Amino acid sequence: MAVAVEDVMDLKANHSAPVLNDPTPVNKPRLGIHDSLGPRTHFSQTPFLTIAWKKPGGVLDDVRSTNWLDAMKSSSPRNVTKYYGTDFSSNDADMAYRDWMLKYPSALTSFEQIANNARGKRIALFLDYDGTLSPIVDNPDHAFMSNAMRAAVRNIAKYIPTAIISGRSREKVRKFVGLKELYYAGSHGMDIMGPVRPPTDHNATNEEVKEGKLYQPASEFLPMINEVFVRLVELTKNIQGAKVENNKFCVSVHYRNVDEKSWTTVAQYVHDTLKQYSRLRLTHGRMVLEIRPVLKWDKGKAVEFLLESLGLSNCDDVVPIYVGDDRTDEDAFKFLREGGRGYGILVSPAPKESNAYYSLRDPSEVMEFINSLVMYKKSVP
Ligand SMILES: O=P(O)(O)OC[C@H]1O[C@H](O[C@H]2O[C@H](CO)[C@@H](O)[C@H](O)[C@H]2O)[C@H](O)[C@@H](O)[C@@H]1O
Repeated sequence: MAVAVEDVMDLKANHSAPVLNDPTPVNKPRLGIHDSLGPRTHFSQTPFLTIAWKKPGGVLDDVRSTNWLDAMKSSSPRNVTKYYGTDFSSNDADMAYRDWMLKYPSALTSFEQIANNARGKRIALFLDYDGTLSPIVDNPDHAFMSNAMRAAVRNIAKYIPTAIISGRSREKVRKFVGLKELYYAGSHGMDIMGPVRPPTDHNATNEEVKEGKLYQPASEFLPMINEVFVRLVELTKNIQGAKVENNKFCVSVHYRNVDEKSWTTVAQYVHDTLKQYSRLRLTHGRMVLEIRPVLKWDKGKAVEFLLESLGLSNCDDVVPIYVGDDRTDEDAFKFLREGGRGYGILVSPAPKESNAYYSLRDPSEVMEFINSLVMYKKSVP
């Protein structure tokens, strides 16, 4: 039986020669989230099958001579046998997942451990949107989160600072989530609305007191991104199923609904466009090619910025938790892992290399985790 698996980026190991990939080494812990307290203490004797994030090649003249197409093909397979091989059964997949969970335990079964490590400390929660709060769907405009999920997020935000960090434009993700009480970072962290400033702060503008402080490190790229958006809409208009999304400081070119035979054409258009803009670069998401500024700014930096704005950085009594499913979330996981700052939780139904500490299978488990946090916060003074 075929097993549905979303967002498997690239199979580093194959069935006959599985490898165990250990991500970035852990630096000296800073906030008492010592590795020995974390989940990565026991490893299986059996190496599990894991998946590496594919690194696309440099910009060459033709997409066929890069590994763009490989990355595109493996960015969101729907069928595990297609990637592991036809002799790979759902039982094998279950075993591989269970084995993988020894390294990335479920944040639900490890909840007590997380809560114990957070006891007496302040928690800050960072949530990705697509694939984390909302299920992945074919039409990006229909990626709605459930009312139950919204209620869970609303509840937790009553107790702890909660931020949404998304690849979408800030306005769009805020509309999807529909909760005023959260902090929002759009465009993979390049568009942040931080906390409101107190009216007593004489340096704050009226807007900062009412709406919050805006931080847009890529603002100079706005005209360029708009130009690229218009160009790509025009180029792809005859490719059935292609969709170009303007995410303000980045452009997403979706190929989820494009016939695989036309993927080369989509990739070639993006590739040719990028060649005209040396200050823009490509990243791969789930069945999406994303164009963004060449800027040292990512979701990890956004978390750092928000912690700082909230007065929660460099505090030994703060435990940031970041929940995300995509490759762009790895920057945030890495930031938290470095120096033992906090916990990354990867949402994935399949084994994947990650800088996260824990895992959750899908958005329904994310909701369960958030609700557990609410219960925990209600139970502690
Ligand atoms: O950082 P995120 O909040 O996870 O946003 C990443 C991208 O998510 C959206 O695309 C993905 O989800 C769509 C809806 O489920 C799906 O159709 C698409 O294939 C996925 O790539 C969003 O549309 C992108 O703009 C975001 O960058």
